[in-house]
Amino acid sequence: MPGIDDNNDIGFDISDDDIYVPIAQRRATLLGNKKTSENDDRPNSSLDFLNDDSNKASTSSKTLLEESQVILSEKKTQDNMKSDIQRRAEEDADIVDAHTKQQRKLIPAAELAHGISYSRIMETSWKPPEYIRQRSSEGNSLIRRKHHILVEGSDIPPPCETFADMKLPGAILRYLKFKKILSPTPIQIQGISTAFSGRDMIGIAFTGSGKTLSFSLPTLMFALEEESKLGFDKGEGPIGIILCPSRELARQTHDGLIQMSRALNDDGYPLVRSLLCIGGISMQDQSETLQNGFHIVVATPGRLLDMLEKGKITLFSCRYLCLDEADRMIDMGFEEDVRSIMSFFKHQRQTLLFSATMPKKIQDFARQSLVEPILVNVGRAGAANLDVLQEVEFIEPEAKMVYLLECLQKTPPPVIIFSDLKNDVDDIHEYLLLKGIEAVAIHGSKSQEEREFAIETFKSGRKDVMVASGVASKGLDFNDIQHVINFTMPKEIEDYVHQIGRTGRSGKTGVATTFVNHSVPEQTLLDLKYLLKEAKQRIPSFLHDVVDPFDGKPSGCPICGGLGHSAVNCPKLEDAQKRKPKGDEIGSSW
Ligand SMILES: Nc1ncnc2c1ncn2[C@@H]1O[C@H](COP(=O)(O)OP(=O)(O)OP(=O)(O)O)[C@@H](O)[C@H]1O
Repeated sequence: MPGIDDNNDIGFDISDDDIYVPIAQRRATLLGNKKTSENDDRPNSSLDFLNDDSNKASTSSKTLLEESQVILSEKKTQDNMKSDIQRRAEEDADIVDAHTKQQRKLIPAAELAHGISYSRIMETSWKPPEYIRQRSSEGNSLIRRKHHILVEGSDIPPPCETFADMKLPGAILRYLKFKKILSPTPIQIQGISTAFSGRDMIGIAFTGSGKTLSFSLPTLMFALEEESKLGFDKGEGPIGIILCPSRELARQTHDGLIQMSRALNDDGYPLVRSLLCIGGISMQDQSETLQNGFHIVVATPGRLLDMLEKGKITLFSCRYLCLDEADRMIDMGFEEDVRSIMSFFKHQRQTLLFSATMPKKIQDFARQSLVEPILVNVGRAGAANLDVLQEVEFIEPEAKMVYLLECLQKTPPPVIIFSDLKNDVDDIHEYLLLKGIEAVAIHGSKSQEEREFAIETFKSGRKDVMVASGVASKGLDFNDIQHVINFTMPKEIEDYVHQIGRTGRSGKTGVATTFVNHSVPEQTLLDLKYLLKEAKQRIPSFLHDVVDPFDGKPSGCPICGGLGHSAVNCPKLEDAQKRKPKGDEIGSSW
């Protein structure tokens, strides 16, 4: 049993492998033995899941009878000593285990079948400036602490606090300046140098914190380097793949890449071509890119897999894989597709994985498919963006529509209104149009053209309000949203965090108003209460009365990161069990 010797403070010479020690205690002991990072003073380490070794117990000199008596009395004492928290941790661990066993691992079948495992770190020509290379590890730690960046892993590249230190071409620096992106956000400070150094990475940061640039900029620069060395011909490529959970998110990332690539091209660099590969658009539209060869594919998993299977895209030269919103991708049932896509790789790749939470499945993936990854974590996985002022109001269902109008006065446009129900989205949209408000609506039953029209007119400022179903908005980056109104409180707190995260982006502040009433489950209210508390927001009086089984000390759900429940009653798990994996893209699942 792992670590039992170190944990035996009762004085017996206990050595039997079957001695019962609560899981929470075992985990704590194991974690205590495996601190590898510079955050060693912290109580536990998220990357410890990457180590599977167990300490072996020592041999015993007692008779079997003596041992069994010791074991029994020990077990009894331990059982009595088990606190509620330990019991809950055990339950959670069992549930997470069972949940994971039901699902297949997210590693490519071909690599599994051929026993391929990569151990080399990818080599790159990038080096930080000399003064940064000379910086002591204490100096690096100090900078990380200043930006609240937690890192784990070995030989962690130094943080770069300016874009110039990242040695980006002048054209990119000017482009970023033009976009008012003047200094890197914390995830970029550590994430970009990590990616440039060729290291596999798991990036965790709150909504709107600039994750997209952390993987798209390195992918673009790697592609540029390859193109400069050896131009890409017809039918060649891609060098890198960016996988996104939704069409809209893919389109947005693709647009960003194109803009940066044009800025480089205008400055005399070769053109880096990017292909958008999503459902609902015809590849004919991109025939020129397809014909000329392309360096980067930004795709949703279903569509890319289809293209790979038909042989329209090959991965002979592909060396970079970015998984944006990996947890969402798995939630949406794309893991099978992602695994199949990875089977098409012919070489070792560098993998950059971004996720808001770290469910077991992603931990398994990181352990099996990433090579000595570096974890870059800014804030608790699943925490809300602190730049959002969160207001929660108790509104009876019949009063919601009228109150909505009042609520719209809180800030100038643009405003997003969310509801989980498509009917609500349509009703609200209709009501706002009747009241003369320039509004658009977006949900899964709308056609691709309707969705694109809604996004385009809202983004360009021609419409003031967008009414949307939750899933429609995931990861979308609209400029300067002033106010997010949750007409219904999402059942899963993660969705709430994503929805309010549409405002308060790029360091600006925003407001989020959420309507709750008796129809919201107590558990969701408790999740909400803890989230507000964590973000130091005002907690309305009706939330004070919610029954709290954790007595103010939540341990956090290991599945979704919600603070107001454990795995036993995780709504996300419940939902996952109800749902079957989806075959195609987001359009079918909204
Ligand atoms: N360093 C920066 N300074 C200012 N603005 C930035 C910076 N980096 C990115 N941005 C802008 O911030 C916005 C949010 O960035 P991005 O979409 O990458 O966030 P995200 O972390 O991916 O959010 P989400 O998880 O919600 O998708 C974008 O408009 C982007 O242009």
